[in-house]
Amino acid sequence: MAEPIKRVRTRHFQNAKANGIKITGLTSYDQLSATIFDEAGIDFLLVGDSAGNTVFGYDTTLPVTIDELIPLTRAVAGAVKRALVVADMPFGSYETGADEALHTAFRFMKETGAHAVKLEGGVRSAEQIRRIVSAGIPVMAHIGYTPQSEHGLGGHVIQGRGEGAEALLADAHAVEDAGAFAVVLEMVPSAVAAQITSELTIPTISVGAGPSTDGQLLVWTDWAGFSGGRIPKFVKQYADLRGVLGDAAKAYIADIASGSFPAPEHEYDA
Ligand SMILES: Nc1nc(=O)c2c([nH]1)NC[C@@H]1CN(c3ccc(C(=O)N[C@@H](CCC(=O)O)C(=O)O)cc3)CN21
Ligand SMILES: CC(C)C(=O)C(=O)O
Ligand SMILES: [Mg+2]
Repeated sequence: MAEPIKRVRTRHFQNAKANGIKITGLTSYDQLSATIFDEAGIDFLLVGDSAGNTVFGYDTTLPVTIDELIPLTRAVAGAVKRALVVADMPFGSYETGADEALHTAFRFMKETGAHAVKLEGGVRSAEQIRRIVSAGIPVMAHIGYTPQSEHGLGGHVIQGRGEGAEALLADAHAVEDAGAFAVVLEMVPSAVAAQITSELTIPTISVGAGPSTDGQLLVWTDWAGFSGGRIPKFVKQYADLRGVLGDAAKAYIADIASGSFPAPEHEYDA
C-alpha cells in the first residue's frame, strides 16, 4: 500500500486491490510490537485471538474471552499512528445471532479504539456481518480454515480442496454480499485463493493461501521466530527472536555470576 497514507482506512484496502498494490498485515498483542510494526509501515494489525496461543499459553483459541482481548486491543490501538487495527472477536461472542455479534462489536469499538472487527465463518456468519456493518463498523471476514471450529473441522485441515472449493466460493461471495471490507483466506490451496481473489470485488488476505491474494497476514510471533513448538508450513521466519533472547539471557546470567554486570557505568555515585 502507498506509504504517504496518513491513516489507513478501509477505502485504502479497496484502492490497493484496484491498483494491484499488496496489503500487508501482522498480528500484534502489545504496544511495543505495535509501535515497531506501525513505524515500519505495516498496513494493518490484527489483535488476534491467536493471543490464546501466543500470549496466554492455551492449546487453542477456544478459551479466549472478550475480557482477555480488550486490554491487548486497547494497547495496540493506542500505539499506532498509521495502521488500521482489527479486533478479532473470540469464540462464543457472536455465533448465537446478529444481536450478540453487534453487542460484541460495540464492546471492542467503544472500549479499545480498534478501527474494525473480524469474525470467522462465511455463509454461517453472513447475518452477523450484515448487522455489524449496518451499524457503521467495518468487518474483516475470515473463511477457509477457521481455528475456532478446529474440532468441528477435525484438526488443522486445508479447506477448499476438491469438492470443497464450491462451498468456499459460496462463503467468499456471502461475506462480500454481507458487506465485509476484506476477507482472510486461511489454509486454502493457492489456485482456489486466486479464483476467489479474481471473483470478489473486496480484497482477499492470505494466511497460508498462496501469493495470488490481495494481501498477506502472519502471526507475528511465528514470523519473528519467537513462538516455540511447531510452526505452520505457510510461515516464513524473518528473525530468530528465541535465539536472540535466549543468548541475551545466558550472557546476563554469566555476567552476574562473574561480576562483570553491573559495571561502573551502571552504578550511582553517593
Ligand atoms: N501461533 C499461531 N500461529 C497461527 O498461525 C495460528 C495460531 N497461533 N492460532 C490460531 C490459528 C491456528 N492456526 C494454525 C495452527 C496450527 C497449524 C498447523 O500445525 N499446521 C500444520 C499442518 C496441520 C497439522 O498437522 O496439524 C502445518 O505444518 O502447516 C496451522 C494453523 C493458525 N493460527
Ligand atoms: C491467524 C489469524 C487470521 C487470526 O485469526 C488470529 O491471529 O487470531
Ligand atoms: Mg483469530
